[in-house]
Amino acid sequence: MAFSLSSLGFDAFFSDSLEPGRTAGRVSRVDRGACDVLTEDGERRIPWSGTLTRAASQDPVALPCTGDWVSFDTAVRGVLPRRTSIVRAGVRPGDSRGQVLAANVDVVHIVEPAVPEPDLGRIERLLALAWESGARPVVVVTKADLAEVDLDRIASAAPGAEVLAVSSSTGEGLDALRPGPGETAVLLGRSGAGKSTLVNALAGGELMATGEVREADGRGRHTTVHRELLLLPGGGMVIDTPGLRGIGLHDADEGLSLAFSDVEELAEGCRFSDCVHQDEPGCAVLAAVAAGELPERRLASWRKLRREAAWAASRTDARLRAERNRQWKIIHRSMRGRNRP
Ligand SMILES: Nc1nc2c(ncn2[C@@H]2O[C@H](COP(=O)(O)OP(=O)(O)OP(=O)(O)O)[C@@H](O)[C@H]2O)c(=O)[nH]1
Ligand SMILES: [Zn+2]
Repeated sequence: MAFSLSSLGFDAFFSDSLEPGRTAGRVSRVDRGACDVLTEDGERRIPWSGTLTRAASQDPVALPCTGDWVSFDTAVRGVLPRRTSIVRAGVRPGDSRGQVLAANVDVVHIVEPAVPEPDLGRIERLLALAWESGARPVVVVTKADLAEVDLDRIASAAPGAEVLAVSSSTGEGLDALRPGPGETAVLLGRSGAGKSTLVNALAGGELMATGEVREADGRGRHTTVHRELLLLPGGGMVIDTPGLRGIGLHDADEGLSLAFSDVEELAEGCRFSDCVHQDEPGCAVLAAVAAGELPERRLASWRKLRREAAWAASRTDARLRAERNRQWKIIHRSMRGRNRP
């Protein structure tokens, strides 16, 4: 099956950075050393070029990820600049670099089940990640057939984001989260939140799993849909991700400001511009907590996520410093060499 690139979301933003003579395609799935790419000639498995592999060993963010637009010929040559990207903190211990979960998504669905009671802290963390990505966040409370959903409680933890209750069992609310033609949504949420069931419900039994195309090359149908870009009837696309445990924040300053815009707004009334709302006199945020206008829980959550983001940033800086030192040593060494008689 061939794809028109524009129906997959390709536009001038991407084509402007495509080198002459190269072809563009959209990554539907990534494996070690190769990706499945949706192209005008159908879905193809294309290996990474050596240059790309080397660049990625320096910085994993340079690796192609699901949703990326890549340029290729016989190999994937490069990743076109991302319009949006969801970046979590590195997963390996001691790794201060980020890991891209999905790229070029328009909407981030933060999936949280109605049962047990939605975890506001987890929603806030994922909202920071989503806002930081540049895409539009929507909080999707699944399994609404199992319990009454208190939308106001959730909305209080999600200023500026839409909050929807849905049920994959009854179909309630599903139409509101269907991505439009050429649009891409990604689902983020813990294991068991109901993401895969939601994807199947949106597909309505017509799921165009990229694996179906693969039957043509005799490798059989792939049932793993995790972190795969899927085409939905109606022309939208959705990226499912595996249940994420303990997702860490990477670069999340902007994302946190947006996720906690209510706190930031209150903070403008603090006496000190660098107030951390701990015990400072004239703190407008603490006053709002005392007056019952801002939940204490939310301030604690803001503090915790800010600390985490600051820690991640300091580690990134340390890495950049180390890298700069290394560069200097190389320069000095080569200068010494040149001065030798
Ligand atoms: N009653 C009810 N159950 C649901 C609904 N959606 C999902 N479930 C159930 O919740 C369980 C988990 O759903 P999954 O779709 O596998 O969850 P997931 O988020 O994809 O989980 P991972 O793949 O581990 O990340 C399954 O037993 C589903 O049948 C719903 O709308 N209503
Ligand atoms: Zn303050």
